[in-house]
Amino acid sequence: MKLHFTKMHGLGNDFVVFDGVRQAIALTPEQCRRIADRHFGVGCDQILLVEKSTRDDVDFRYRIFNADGGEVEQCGNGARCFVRFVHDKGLTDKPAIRVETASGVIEPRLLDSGLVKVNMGVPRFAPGEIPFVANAEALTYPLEVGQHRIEIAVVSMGNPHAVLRVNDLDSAPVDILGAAIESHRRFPQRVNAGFMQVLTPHDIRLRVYERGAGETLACGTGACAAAVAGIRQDWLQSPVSVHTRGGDLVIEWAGPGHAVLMTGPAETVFEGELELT
Ligand SMILES: N[C@H](CCC[C@H](N)C(=O)O)C(=O)O
Repeated sequence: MKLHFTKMHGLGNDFVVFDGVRQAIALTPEQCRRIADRHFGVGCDQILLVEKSTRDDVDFRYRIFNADGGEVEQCGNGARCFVRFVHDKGLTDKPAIRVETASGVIEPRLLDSGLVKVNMGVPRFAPGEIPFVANAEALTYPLEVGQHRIEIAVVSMGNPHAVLRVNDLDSAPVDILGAAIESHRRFPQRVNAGFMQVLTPHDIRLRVYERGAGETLACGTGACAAAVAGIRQDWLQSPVSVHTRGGDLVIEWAGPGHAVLMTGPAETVFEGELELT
C-alpha cells in the first residue's frame, strides 16, 4: 500500500507526517519502527498522524509514535509542525487550532513571524499523575542510577520528564546516563531524560535523551519541563530561552496552575511516498 508522507522537523527533531484526515491510516508498531529507521525506512524521531477529531470542540486529533513504535501522549516540536502541516495541506485556514492529544487539548497558533506558539497545557507534578513511584510531591527526587546518586525534577507535560541540572552540558554523559534514566525501574512507562545547564535566569542549554528515540536535537516538551523545573526551583524566571543543539525555543510559564507557552519554528523538508508493508 502506497502512503504519501511529509517530512518535517522542529529544530532538527524530525517527523514523518501522515494525513489521516483524507485517508484512513492505521500503523502497527512494527510499521512505525520500519518507517522511522534511518537506513531501511524514511528515518525520523517520531511519526505524527493527523486525524479528524472525535469531538466537536476541537479541530483535529494528533497521534504520536516514537521511533521504537510506542504511541505516546504528547510532542511539543510535533505540535508546531502539526499546525504548519494542516495549513499547508488546506485542512484548515484557522491560524489557531485546538488539537486533541492522548493527554488533553493543545492550542498551536501560526504567528505572523512564521514561528508557531503552542499552549502546551498545565504541567503536572503530583506523583500520581507521573509514572514515578513516589509517595508525595516534591521539587526533586533522589534517584540511584548505577553508581550515580542524582537529584531529578519530575514534570509531566502529558508525557513524563525527568530533569537533571548539570554544570557542563558538553561533558554530561547524556548517552549512558540518559539511557539508564529512560528505562529506570522507578518509571514504569519509561521517561524522557533532560539535562539542563543554567546560563542565566532567562537562558538554559538543554539536551534530552528521549523515551523511545534516544538523544534528539531538540525536545519541545523537554524544553517546557526543564523551564518549569528551573522556575519551580528559583533558578529561572519566565520567559526562558532554551538553547538546544537544533536551535532555540522560548518557554513562558506564569507558575503553578498556568499553562506553559512554547514558541519556535516548524519546517517542511520534502514530500514523499512510501510502500507500507
Ligand atoms: N519521546 C517523547 C515523545 C516526543 C516528544 C518530543 N519529540 C517533543 O518535541 O516534545 C515521549 O516518549 O514522551
